[in-house]
Amino acid sequence: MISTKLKRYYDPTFTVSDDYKASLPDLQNGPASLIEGADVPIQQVGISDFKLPLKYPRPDGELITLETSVDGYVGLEAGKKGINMSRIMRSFYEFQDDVFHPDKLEEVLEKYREDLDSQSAYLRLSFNYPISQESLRSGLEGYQYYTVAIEGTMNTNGDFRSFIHLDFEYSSACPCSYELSEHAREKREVVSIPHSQRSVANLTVELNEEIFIEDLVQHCQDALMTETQVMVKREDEQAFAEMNGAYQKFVEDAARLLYEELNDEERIKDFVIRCVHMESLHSHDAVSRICKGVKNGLR
Ligand SMILES: Nc1nc2c(ncn2[C@@H]2O[C@H](COP(=O)(O)OP(=O)(O)OP(=O)(O)O)[C@@H](O)[C@H]2O)c(=O)[nH]1
Repeated sequence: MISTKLKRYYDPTFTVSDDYKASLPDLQNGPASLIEGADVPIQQVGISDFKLPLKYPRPDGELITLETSVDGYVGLEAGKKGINMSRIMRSFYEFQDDVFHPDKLEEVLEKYREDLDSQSAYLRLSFNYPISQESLRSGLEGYQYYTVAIEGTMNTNGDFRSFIHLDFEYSSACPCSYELSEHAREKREVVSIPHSQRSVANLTVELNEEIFIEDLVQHCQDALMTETQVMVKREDEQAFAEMNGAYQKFVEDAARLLYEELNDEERIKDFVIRCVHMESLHSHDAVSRICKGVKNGLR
């Protein structure tokens, strides 16, 4: 039963005084006795997937503004009930007009540690990054969009690490299927089409120094050669078929080709690559995972 003294209406003229604000319950900063469950540290607590437009640098000096999904977390010590959750977003917004690249995350993470009185912090910015792609033979151009995330971590010692995640889509023509098809043609004059499939390499690279997304994409293109195409006329389709003939690959080959390419890149400290061939022969996928695995790096 609601007390008859309580009013059911919203007062649009009501303003909040300092005294009133001070009287508001502040549960997250309450005593440890309010903690539910084990009174232990929490490694990451914060906000996932808040969105805003952010600026990123292009290699030509231009900036591009992209819708970005942000995950921001801090560590919480034992004995503390909760974090001041809104500060994850409010502190981030202080940087909203800046240009974002992996090293920039260090500043935001420092700010998180300061504003949320926390020892460790984590940040991940996810966005779709467009790069213009030229068709193979017809001279047309179209935008290829790459799923990208830049990630930064800061541990309790204040050590900063930065990462880029990139998904690179390519076609993989099966070398075994090619040989079997040739065999059928030669021995029995039977038309036969080897299978190939849309494939994706999920890269995580830890950086020694800054690298443009364009450079990372170029490494993938140089390693795999058969990136999926945007603009395709008949002459491009034929070129793509020849390209796939020239660069056939098993999922193991894809992983090792990328390893060879990234291993020589000095700006990259460590990497993990997961290649997924979404088989057209099978109803399941063929997968490989390879990592450089330097000491204290990724595994
Ligand atoms: N810690 C915590 N807060 C939550 C959660 N879900 C919602 N919130 C709310 O997040 C709101 C904002 O938190 P604060 O940043 O502490 O807000 P504030 O105390 O007005 O802001 P400051 O002036 O920075 O102290 C609070 O009203 C919380 O109830 C949760 O799971 N954990």
